[in-house]
Amino acid sequence: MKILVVGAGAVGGYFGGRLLEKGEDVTFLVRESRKRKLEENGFNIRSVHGDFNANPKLLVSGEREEKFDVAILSVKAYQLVRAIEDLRPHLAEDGIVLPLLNGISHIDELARTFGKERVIGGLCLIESTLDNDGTILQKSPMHQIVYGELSGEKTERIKRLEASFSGTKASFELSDHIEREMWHKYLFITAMSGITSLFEAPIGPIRDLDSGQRAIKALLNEITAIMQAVDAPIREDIADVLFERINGLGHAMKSSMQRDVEKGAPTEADHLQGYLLKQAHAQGIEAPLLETIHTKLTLYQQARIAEW
Ligand SMILES: NC(=O)C1=CN([C@@H]2O[C@H](COP(=O)(O)OP(=O)(O)OC[C@H]3O[C@@H](n4cnc5c(N)ncnc54)[C@H](OP(=O)(O)O)[C@@H]3O)[C@@H](O)[C@H]2O)C=CC1
Ligand SMILES: CC(C)(CO)C(=O)C(=O)O
Repeated sequence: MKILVVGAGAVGGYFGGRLLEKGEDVTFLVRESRKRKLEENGFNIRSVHGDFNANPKLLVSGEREEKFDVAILSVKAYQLVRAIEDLRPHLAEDGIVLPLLNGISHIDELARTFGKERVIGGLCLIESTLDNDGTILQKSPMHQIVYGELSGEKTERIKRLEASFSGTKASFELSDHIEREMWHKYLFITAMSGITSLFEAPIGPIRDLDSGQRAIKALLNEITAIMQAVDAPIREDIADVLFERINGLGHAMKSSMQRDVEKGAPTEADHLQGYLLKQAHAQGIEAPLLETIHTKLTLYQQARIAEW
């Protein structure tokens, strides 16, 4: 399959690089500034699973007529509108989009442009970032993509994708209930990024405090109630399961949103916390902790825009 990775950033660069390393036909859709950096410094992954350096095929949208069978979408949520426009001319008529963004509302946005039948579900579990040279840094054991048809079916095209993904150094897991898994990841990351951004600390020191434990639990319960009110396909005991998972995370673990705030970069707060708050308001549900977190992140965003 001809694979186009949209966004050679921390996530797309890592997983696209691993597919390239295995010998798959991978091209990265990039913008001019990332292209320049990759041409100057090369494409480099530094990882606990082994480094990888390459000279991958790069494509800037529209510069040549080339179509792809699968687009792995790995941009930030606030870059989605432009990325969709840039991808549009390069997706084959029967091509599929596999998004790896955190959150859920991008699925509807993608379906509006490409049609629901061309969108499959996906998520990733990884802690990666770019350094100043644009090198992809991946520092902890997890490096997994979970993907599947939103219907859960094992279609011919998903079997083809499975064949392309198999034998890669990173883990690619085919799921027959990807929609539920995406909601669970959404719940996890909204709580994890929310609580670490609120307290400006890694997860360990927060959960060492009784009050930190109570805050994590309260936030998980608020988000779960909103998801249940919109009939999200989540497990009944998911808040307890995720509370245990958060308690088992590495003491120093941070969320990518928190790292973005530390860098003074924009965040995905509207896509994650903001979207859920809109649902809460529409359903008449109170979510004071989630609202406090979103307010803090909105103020942060306004301050950084004002500084520019
Ligand atoms: N990093 C992590 O550890 C994890 C991230 N995620 C999620 O994955 C998603 C991606 O995050 P992450 O990889 O960290 O983000 P990055 O900012 O590292 O990467 C995004 C990349 O997309 C590129 N891009 C943006 N718009 C376009 C476009 N129109 N055409 C081509 N390239 C484009 C950016 O390039 P440019 O230089 O041009 O801006 C950038 O390189 C997010 O939703 C995040 O929440 C999920 C799990 C873990
Ligand atoms: C918590 C983590 C690292 C898990 O993949 C994540 O999704 C993120 O920070 O965006």
